[in-house]
Amino acid sequence: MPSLQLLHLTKHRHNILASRRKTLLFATGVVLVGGTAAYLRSRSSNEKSPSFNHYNGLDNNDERSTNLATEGGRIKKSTQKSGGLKSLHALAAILLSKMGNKGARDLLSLLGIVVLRTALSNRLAKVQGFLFRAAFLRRVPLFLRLISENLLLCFLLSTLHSTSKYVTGILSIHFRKILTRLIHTHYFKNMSYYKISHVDGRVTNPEQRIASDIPRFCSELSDLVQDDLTAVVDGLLYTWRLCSYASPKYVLWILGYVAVSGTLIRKFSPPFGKLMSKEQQFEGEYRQLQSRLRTHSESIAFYGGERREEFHILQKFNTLVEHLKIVLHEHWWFGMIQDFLVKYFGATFAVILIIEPFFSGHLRPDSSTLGRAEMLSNLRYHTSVIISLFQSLGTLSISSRRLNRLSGYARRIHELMIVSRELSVESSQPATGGMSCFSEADYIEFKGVKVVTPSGNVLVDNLTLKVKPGSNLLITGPNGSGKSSLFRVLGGLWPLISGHIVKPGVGSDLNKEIFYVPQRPYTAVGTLRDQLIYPLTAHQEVEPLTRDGMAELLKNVDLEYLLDRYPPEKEINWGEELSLGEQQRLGMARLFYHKPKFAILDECTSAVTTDMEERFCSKVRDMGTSCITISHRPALVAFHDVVLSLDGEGGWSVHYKREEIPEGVINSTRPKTDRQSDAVVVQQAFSSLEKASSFSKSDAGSYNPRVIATSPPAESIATRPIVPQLEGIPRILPLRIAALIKILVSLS
Ligand SMILES: Nc1ncnc2c1ncn2[C@@H]1O[C@H](COP(=O)(O)OP(=O)(O)OP(=O)(O)O)[C@@H](O)[C@H]1O
Repeated sequence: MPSLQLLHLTKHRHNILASRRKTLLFATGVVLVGGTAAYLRSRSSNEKSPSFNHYNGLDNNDERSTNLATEGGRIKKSTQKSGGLKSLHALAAILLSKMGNKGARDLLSLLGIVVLRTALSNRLAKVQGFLFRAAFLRRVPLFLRLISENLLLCFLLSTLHSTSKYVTGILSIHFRKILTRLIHTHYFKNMSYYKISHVDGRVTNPEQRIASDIPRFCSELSDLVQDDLTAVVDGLLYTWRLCSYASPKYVLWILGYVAVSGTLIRKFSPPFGKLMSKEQQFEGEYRQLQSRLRTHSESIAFYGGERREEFHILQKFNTLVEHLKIVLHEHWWFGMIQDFLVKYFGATFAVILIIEPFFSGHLRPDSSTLGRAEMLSNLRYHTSVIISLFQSLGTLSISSRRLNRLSGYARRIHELMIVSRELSVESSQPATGGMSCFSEADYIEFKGVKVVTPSGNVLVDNLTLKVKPGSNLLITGPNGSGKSSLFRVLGGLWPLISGHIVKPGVGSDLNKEIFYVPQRPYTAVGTLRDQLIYPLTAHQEVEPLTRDGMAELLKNVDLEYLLDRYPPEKEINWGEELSLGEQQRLGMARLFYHKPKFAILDECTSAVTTDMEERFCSKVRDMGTSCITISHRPALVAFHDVVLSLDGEGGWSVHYKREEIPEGVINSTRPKTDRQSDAVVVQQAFSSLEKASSFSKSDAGSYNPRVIATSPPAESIATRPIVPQLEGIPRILPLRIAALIKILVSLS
């Protein structure tokens, strides 16, 4: 009966085993089919996915050109990979050359820690082998001594592990400092930060690249350096150990296995670098929309535009999420192959290599107790050596995948570096070549200057005009006619396509001689004093601005009350606390602090009262500063000697006030367009209602010089009481009212 039961049980176990094997086979089949399907799907989605095709900037061009050929996909992949690797190579060279003593010390410390850690790990493996032997032989004192050594080694290893992480972190920060400073050097030079986003267009989200890509790149790079250093040191030590106590054939087997699996992994590896680069781009775009919402939250709230904004932000978020899903999917199927080859199949292979010398090699034990105990000890140590060697060679073999991922960041960072370096180089030649485009004098002069937008529209053509110190220029023209753009070219923000510009302070900061007060007021975060001395910092001031000095400056623009309202040393977000008009006044007060030779007032008084505007113009003149004013307000004609009118299509005309009026210079002979008609309306608004007896030759110009000639001298306006409208100015006021009515009629 017992034998029958045994038979029955054996049969039962066979059945169970057979059914388990079937289940296992079935599960393997499902996983294989599922994995293959996932792989094929991911390949086809890579080819079809629209999100893969809206790379902008440099990548777009690459893609468009390479997609043409049937072999395009392969060529593209290799071009992108090599492009990313080139960038990685360039960044690594920069880091190495700029690492200095500190970086070299960190690297050497890391190497020292890694060597020590490997030596201690090796010792720990041996001690654990001895522990097995002592336990098998029941040698308690030896066992206790080995346990103590084991504990000590574990403590040292954990300390070293933590220290190596710390040094890696320090190295990462050091790399970050190098790259950030290098980019900043070019980014803040020659207004590259402006040109990148407003003129050039090759690089999107520079802030994302500086604030997010660089730290990630540095952190992953220093981790890679640490891991690969460890792998190399482990690999060398364990190869030597294995060769010394066993045979080199085990090393060759492991190398062979790792080489084959590494090649397979590389073959299947998705373009992780490209995916990473794109992920960062989408992250940047999404973050930019969020910060845009915060910046314009008040306007959006007034419009009630939150649905529209939410929709827009969600659209970007969904694009990002879709991309993240693709990335996750790629990681999933690839992880499956990689884990199988590196971990599980590798472990099975390792087990064969671990056991083999104990069956057939010279580690085969004899049958004595001591022999068995030795075998246990050797087995433990040999296992550790084989596993460590597998791990280290495995780590080295997947380095290419990590490098591939790193190259995604490297490509974005390097691109920004190249573009900002290019833009930071100050060109002394016009874009079309020819003579030097800027020269220095104590006046401003445009000679045959052409103003062209970054998208290629000609706004002003062949402008020739001189503004002497002491004279004041008013610039008029319809919206978008290029008034501000003229000063973008003067300030070097936009390139000078052709012509020559003479200005004071060439090669120095624009604001020293020519101070620009923009239409959109800018308030830096800081104290009230910081606002007044901007862009200087406290330690750049020649003479520190006192409280009385501040009061005087603020009095010029009726803002003295700010001194009572805000403690002098308190940092305020002025952009959020002050009204638009107050911010504009604060910007105007800065001008009185800097006392430049020329002040460019770009509709900087559009949000302040007319009275304030006129007092401001008068005070600036009294200070000895020449005003170049961009304005739509005809009342300001009184403060200027020359008026430049632009039509936005290249045409322009100049009118002088008190000198003998020369023939107007008009360079446009084209038929009148809607935009030029618009320009005429604006010019007429600045002139009287009478038909212009302009000196202009052009049909675009119709300025009435008599209006300028008969406008009251600025001094008389400056001395007027605070409510100038109530003060009768017999001739000019009706003209002004008429001009204003005309503007309103033309705008309605
Ligand atoms: N970064 C840019 N890229 C392309 N076009 C631009 C850029 N900046 C400005 N422009 C275009 O240049 C033209 C002139 O702009 P500008 O700011 O000089 O006008 P403006 O005469 O000062 O107008 P407004 O009276 O409204 O202030 C506009 O049509 C504008 O769209």
